[in-house]
Amino acid sequence: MSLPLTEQQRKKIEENRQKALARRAEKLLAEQHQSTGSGSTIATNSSQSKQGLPPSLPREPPKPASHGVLLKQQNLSSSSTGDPRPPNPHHFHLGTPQQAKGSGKMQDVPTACLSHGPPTQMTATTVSPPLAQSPPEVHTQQLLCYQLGQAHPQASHETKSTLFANTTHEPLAKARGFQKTPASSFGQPHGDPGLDAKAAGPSTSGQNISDSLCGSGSVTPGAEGRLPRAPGASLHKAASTQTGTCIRNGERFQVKIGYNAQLIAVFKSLPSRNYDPATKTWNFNMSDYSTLMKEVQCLPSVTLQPLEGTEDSRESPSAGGVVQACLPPAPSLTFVKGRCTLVSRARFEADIGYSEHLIALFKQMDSRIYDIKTRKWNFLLEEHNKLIALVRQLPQVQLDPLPKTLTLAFASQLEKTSACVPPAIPEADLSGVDPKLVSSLLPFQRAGVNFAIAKRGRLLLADDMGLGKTIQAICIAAFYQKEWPLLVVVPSSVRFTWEQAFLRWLPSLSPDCINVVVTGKDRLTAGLVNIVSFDLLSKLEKQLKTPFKVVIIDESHFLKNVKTARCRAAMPILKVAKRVILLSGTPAMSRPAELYTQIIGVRPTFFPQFHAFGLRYCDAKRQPWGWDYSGSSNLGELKLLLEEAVMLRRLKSDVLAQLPAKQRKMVVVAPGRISTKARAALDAAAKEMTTHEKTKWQQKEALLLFFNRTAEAKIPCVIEYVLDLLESGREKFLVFAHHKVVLDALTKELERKHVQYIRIDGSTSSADREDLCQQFQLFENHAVAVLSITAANMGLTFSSADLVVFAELFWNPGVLLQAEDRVHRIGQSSSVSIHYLVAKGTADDYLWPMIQEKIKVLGEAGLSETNFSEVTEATDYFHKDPKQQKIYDFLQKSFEEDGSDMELLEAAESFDSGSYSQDLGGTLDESTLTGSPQKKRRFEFFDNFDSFTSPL
Ligand SMILES: Nc1ncnc2c1ncn2[C@@H]1O[C@H](COP(=O)(O)OP(=O)(O)OP(=O)(O)O)[C@@H](O)[C@H]1O
Repeated sequence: MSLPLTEQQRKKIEENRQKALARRAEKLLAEQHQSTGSGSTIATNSSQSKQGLPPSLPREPPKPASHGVLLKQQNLSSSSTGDPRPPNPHHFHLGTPQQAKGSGKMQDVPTACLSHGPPTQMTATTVSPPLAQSPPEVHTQQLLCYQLGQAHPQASHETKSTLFANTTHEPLAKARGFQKTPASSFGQPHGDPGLDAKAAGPSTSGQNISDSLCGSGSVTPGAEGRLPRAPGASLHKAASTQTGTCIRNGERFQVKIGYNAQLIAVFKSLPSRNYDPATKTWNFNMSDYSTLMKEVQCLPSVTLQPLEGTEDSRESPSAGGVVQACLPPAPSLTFVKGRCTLVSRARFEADIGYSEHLIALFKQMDSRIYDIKTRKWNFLLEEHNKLIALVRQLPQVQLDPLPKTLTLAFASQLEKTSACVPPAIPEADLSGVDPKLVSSLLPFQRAGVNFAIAKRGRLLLADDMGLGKTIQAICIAAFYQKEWPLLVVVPSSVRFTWEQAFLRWLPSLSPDCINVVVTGKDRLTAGLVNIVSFDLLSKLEKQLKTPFKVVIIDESHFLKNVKTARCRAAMPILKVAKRVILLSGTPAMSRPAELYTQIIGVRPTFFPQFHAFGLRYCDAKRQPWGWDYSGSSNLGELKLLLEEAVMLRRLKSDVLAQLPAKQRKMVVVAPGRISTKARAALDAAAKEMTTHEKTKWQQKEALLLFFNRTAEAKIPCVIEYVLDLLESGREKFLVFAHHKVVLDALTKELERKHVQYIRIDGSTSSADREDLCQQFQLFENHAVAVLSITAANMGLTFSSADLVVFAELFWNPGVLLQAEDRVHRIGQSSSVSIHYLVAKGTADDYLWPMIQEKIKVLGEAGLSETNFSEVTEATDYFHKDPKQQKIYDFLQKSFEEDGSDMELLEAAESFDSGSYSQDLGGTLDESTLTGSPQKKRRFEFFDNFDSFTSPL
């Protein structure tokens, strides 16, 4: 690879080349003068003009005849020698009315220079350069032509004007069209007396020749004298140079100028040169800028307007100043564009390309920091407004300020930035709230309540699942109890759990005050606390005459899609409510766009248009079909905004020390879902159990039937709950059930929904159990493990999950605890959540208190670390009417009398489930209650007797 030329060598070469060109030009000129008269030239030009040669640009300057002749001939010569470039460059201005008009102006150019001067002056005699840049390689003959064709002042002006009028370089065809643009389009006053006076200067032969050359009987009246010239400007220099502009584009700059061979030679000598065939312009790295400007100073035929704002633009009258003075002011163009983004609570960053002036301005900021990694400058928020105001004075820089939403959210930081992150939140006065509730709050929950009250009761509480969002929400709502009635919108599967939570945490609240909306016929405002599902809300919202002032939305990400009926129903309610408490452990499951409705639910004034939000945070992209908002951008800033003004989120890992190892929760599943037939069957089974005439054995059969009917009745609620969990973004969890019919229904539904799951029940071989367990542990896409309580309660590790759902209860709490420990074991770093689904009006009514009781005993004996009754809602969840008490007593006696579960399970063995109806919620088949032959088909009933009695 050859070494690049030194600057001196390049200069020398260029000088020699210029000298040679000048000599040849002089020679040609002399020959022309000798051989051709001006009259013939005129004729030639006129005729060519009429023959459709490219017309000239507007306000084309006059050309001395001799040079016009010369150029014309050179052009023809170029064309005939196969010049690949369009033959127009020197034809633009030939024979056009405007040339004729402007002809008088050339008198300013010294005659001597025009015809016989040194190269510099010779160039002044010629034509406007082409607008399109020529390809890099140029023939020598062409070089001469172009050399001669440079630097007419008006030509320069045309070039300049065209460039500004068209930010992308216009090709010839456009330039032709452009010539029709009236001179006034550049903002030049018509008939400027000063200009006219200048134009009326001493006449020269050049003028005459030019007049006749341009032939103009078709002069546009009033166009004369429009050539803009600053009084006192050196017309000599202006007349002899070709002017171009440098345009900054990030780290590079582009040169817009007509063709000039010398300049191209300079361009080619710059290491960072790049020729863009699309725009037909050259561009360079900023590192070559000063070299180029220096080189251009040495080219008498070229003037380059320096980049706006650079030193040369102010200090170099010889280079740009003169021509600039002659030209109309350039329209303000934005060459460097960027925006401010927030990088912390205290600082913002200027995300923008390079600009010397901007950097000079940045350096004036007291709080400036240059981040070497990101190569960006950042500043304290209190300097934001000052910086923006200063940047606005730089015409070639556009730095967008932080969006209004951010300046509102961080208003105090913009005024006076505080390094304190975040500011201390005052302790709320909770003296008006039930002491039981207040005293139960864990420290981080108390902090959550303080945060909410500091935000005037409008927030998105996005704590990780199981951290007790319910207790916090109830406490926040209770703080504003004077503004009740309260509306609580929840997934339908947890309506009754919420009712229980209110009863548990606000004992002062009468149960009658709680209205759980169950059907579309119910009233939405019947209670002081009104609990409604999302779906029913959309049916009942029209009932609302007076808006709710306090609203809780559980699982608020259910509102993520603005087009859904639930969202359309909820959003207007949130807009008018005074307090809005949104709860979600997973506010956005896949993309920031999902957060939008929740953000404006809390702060309706934030990002009034989704599009603005989408552009900033969703990497919005225009597609043929519309805008795509599925991406993400500026997430750091979005997080800061949310944390400042909208959301509070703590992860389990943040507060692990405050959490029990297991968080148990009783979920009261919708009893409304149990069909009338199923209820009748359950009642019949319950009755059967307590009929004294029955033998003990028959009673136990009735008991098993009761459990079975319970299982069937719960199926729809269980499925609904599991699907809600999936919709809420729970990624991995276990569902334990006992009856085959429940396990089957669950897996069938998961298949229907294309949810990946594993299933382990009594029919799963030992080898398969291990495999399936490993699959669940290792593969992310296995979302649910459907497990039989008795087949999978031991010997397996599912520590990749931290949530266990018991779809059914089992009378032996020891089995339940073992099942819980499938996730709560070595390898589990999180606190685990256990949800027990309990259905009112079923065997659960008896099983649940019985389990609580038993665990309490185990706890007292040091055999269980937790006491169910202390950690779950509805500690008194138990129907105490005498009939139910009888059933409870019977159950307890059955289990305790027997001393172990074995006898009961034997009873199950003896139960003939062959005739058992698989029709969910169907009527009880009385035949199942009688004459049951022993030891038949036990697996139909209890999924997995073997593993329970003989654990692996
Ligand atoms: N301070 C507390 N004292 C006693 N029990 C608590 C406390 N906080 C939470 N719990 C219990 O922890 C369990 C989980 O609480 P909760 O259901 O409110 O969590 P969550 O954050 O809403 O979880 P998810 O997002 O899964 O719904 C419940 O049984 C609840 O009663």
